[in-house]
Amino acid sequence: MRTSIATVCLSGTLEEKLTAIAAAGFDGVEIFENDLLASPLSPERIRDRAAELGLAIDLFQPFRDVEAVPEDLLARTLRRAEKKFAVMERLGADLMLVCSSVSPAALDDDALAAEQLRLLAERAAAHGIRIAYEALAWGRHVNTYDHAWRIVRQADHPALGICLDSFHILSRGSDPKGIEEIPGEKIFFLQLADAPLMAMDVLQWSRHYRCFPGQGGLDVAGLLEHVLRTGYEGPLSLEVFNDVFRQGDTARTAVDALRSLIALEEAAGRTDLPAPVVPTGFAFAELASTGPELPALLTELGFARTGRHHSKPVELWEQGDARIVLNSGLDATTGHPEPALAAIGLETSDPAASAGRARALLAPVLPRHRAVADAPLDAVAAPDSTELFFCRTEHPDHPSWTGDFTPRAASAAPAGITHIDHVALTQPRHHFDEASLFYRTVLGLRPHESLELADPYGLLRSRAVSGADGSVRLALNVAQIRPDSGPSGSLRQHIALHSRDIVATARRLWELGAPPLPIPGNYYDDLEARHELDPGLHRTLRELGLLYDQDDGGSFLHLYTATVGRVFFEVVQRIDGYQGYGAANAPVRLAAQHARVR
Ligand SMILES: O=C(O)c1ccc(O)c(O)c1
Ligand SMILES: [Mg+2]
Repeated sequence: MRTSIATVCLSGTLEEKLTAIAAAGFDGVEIFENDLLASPLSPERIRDRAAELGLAIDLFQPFRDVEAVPEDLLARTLRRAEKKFAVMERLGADLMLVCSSVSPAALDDDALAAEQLRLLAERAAAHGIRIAYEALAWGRHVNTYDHAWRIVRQADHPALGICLDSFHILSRGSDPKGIEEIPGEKIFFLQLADAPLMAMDVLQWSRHYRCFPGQGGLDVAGLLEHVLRTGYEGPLSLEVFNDVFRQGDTARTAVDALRSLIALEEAAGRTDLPAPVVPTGFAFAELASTGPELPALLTELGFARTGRHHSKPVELWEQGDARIVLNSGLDATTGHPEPALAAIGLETSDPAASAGRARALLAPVLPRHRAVADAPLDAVAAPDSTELFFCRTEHPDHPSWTGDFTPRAASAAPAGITHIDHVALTQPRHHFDEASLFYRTVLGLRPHESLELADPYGLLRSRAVSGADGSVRLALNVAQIRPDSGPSGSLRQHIALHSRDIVATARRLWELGAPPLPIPGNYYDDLEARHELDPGLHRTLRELGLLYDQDDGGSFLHLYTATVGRVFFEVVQRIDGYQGYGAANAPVRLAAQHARVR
């Protein structure tokens, strides 16, 4: 289907917005009037620029406070409309959005509303323009789509139709099934927006928190299916008012926006994308590493240096199925000034298909051979710019990245680590919504609840995404904390390693003189109040500095190492199918990490 986007969704000048919208690959735009008013370009220049970029101007909006005014105000409204029709002719736009009146002057009179909209449509038609009438969720008298449709039907003019906006319909809890009663040709335009579920005034919710479909909690895909059943053939257009996107990188937001529409079309059965190939595990985590700290930390954690890359300054460290790649050649080329997570290898059954899906969803595909290994690896850049490699480790049907490492005799005393449990990535402030959409659509991972965790100097927002069986789990974090609150405070990333016996792992760390992050005694007093733990277990937790959590089925023990550069390790033990990440303990852990660097 044709794709379109309202200029209000993006940051920047009108010129910057049009350029980004075209570059992302949209077919058209809705010109938001404010963007036009603030632009130094004449309507003719804007029309030419859009044409040069291959963009149709699908709609001009909004025209406000039209219907059901007392007779003496009608002449002024029509005069105002004529001025805007003239601008639209210069722009080459032939569809005007009229949103339902919020004016105290508007009367609660459907027959009058229909009569005046009919008059407006007649005037518009004389200019070859059509009117799409939209019910704002906070309209004074008209605030539901079915009410707007009754008025449009009553007005009965070929140049008057309805504009459906998923936010206005779903935010009020209207049943979208009724859309199917509207003939498709009377739906002149469809605007799509999602929003996180929040209990707040609907106007504030709409103006500040809308997001692209799939990023919030509204069933936009379900609504689209009802619309498509009417035979609607117009564009799918995004209209999002969002405080974060207003400040974001224009080109990047435009790509994020189009990705949301591609995924929405897929959900509605309107496109054939390559199916997601859900990763089945972590092949490796690659850290940019200079200096002795990370090798020392890995040794303490029981890892063995098992391989050396045959041509690059890269080492493979292993324990059980956990593989860590230390790359000391990255700082010069990619500008990692300190130890940081550079890449994640994801195990998939078909790396080429994973990459094909990623490409179809506009993920930035990285050139091959930038990999740690020389084996051909397909890779894409995640929203936080971590490189994601699609791997098939040591299967006869595919070259394995491990083949590029020369094995070394390993001599380490393992500490019970079995595999990488999860990896926590730091999202740039403005890319949190983009990140969860990216992982859901590109990799087929399921987003979990979005959490806000208290940090002594701010707030950590965190959202996990995981495969259905939990074999791949990523925590997407944004730290909104005071920048001077410690080194890399807002940029920390971590790798969580699963231990089959975390008590033994913790004792070993103590014996090696590398004890876990110190946890205050107050935490253990509270733990005793919250849970009826076995006294022996409680004593052990306190003694070793282990954190504890429970969910419906199971329990969770975890500990944290020191931070090196931007990176630290967590060791976790999941017992009886515990599914979470110990979020209840995050505030204590974050405070302890600040205390440790002071
Ligand atoms: O917030 C508004 O005023 C507004 C304007 C035009 C729209 O299409 C809309 O959905 C909301
Ligand atoms: Mg709208």
